[in-house]
Amino acid sequence: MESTMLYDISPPLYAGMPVWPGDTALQESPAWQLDAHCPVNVARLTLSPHSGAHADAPLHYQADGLPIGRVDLDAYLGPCRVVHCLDATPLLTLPRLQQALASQPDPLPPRLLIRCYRQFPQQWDANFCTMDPALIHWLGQQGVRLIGVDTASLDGADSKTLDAHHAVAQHGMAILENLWLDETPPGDYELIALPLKLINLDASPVRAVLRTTLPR
Ligand SMILES: Nc1ccccc1C(=O)C[C@H](N)C(=O)O
Ligand SMILES: [Zn+2]
Ligand SMILES: [Zn+2]
Repeated sequence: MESTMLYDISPPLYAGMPVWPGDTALQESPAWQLDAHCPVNVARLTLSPHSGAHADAPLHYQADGLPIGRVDLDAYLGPCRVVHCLDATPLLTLPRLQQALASQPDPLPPRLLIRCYRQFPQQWDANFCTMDPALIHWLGQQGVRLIGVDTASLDGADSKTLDAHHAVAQHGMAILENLWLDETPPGDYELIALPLKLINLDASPVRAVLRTTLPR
């Protein structure tokens, strides 16, 4: 009988949490309040779809791209590898990623999560590590179908060309951003990180978790 261990790789969502400059700050307010006349508490939530751990839709970086509610779900569920590439800011290059992967067995699973932060930031960090498009192209050629990062974006905060996102689009890969990987060792897991069926939007929050099977 095998037991499984669950890693929650989703940062907390709360009013006042850091968000991308100029984007919608997360707001919580009571829509209904439990009292003598109302049997329940029901909140009202306003947030950017890029809040916390989230999946980008192709629509986010392609005018004719699919919205998140219409993408195939199989990229967001299944065998996955976590790799640590710490202190690589401002750019994670392909040789640095390959060096980090060298200690892990072939073949590369179809999903790769990259940890860049030693500690996930508690405030907005404009200088997060970005992904070299050459790395995205190599992963696409290896058959990787999803790339996840613990940073706010694959491209820099001031990028106007979104070269890493467009490299992802060329390979039809899926994207997860703002993952919380501080306590996740490098290795192979099962990823579960399904986007909501937001039929028209450019991204969706996900509750991202990793599951590993431990021999009893
Ligand atoms: N909230 C935003 C508002 C405007 C521009 C970018 C963002 C982002 O969050 C970056 C996004 N996560 C990305 O996919 O690169
Ligand atoms: Zn995003
Ligand atoms: Zn993105």
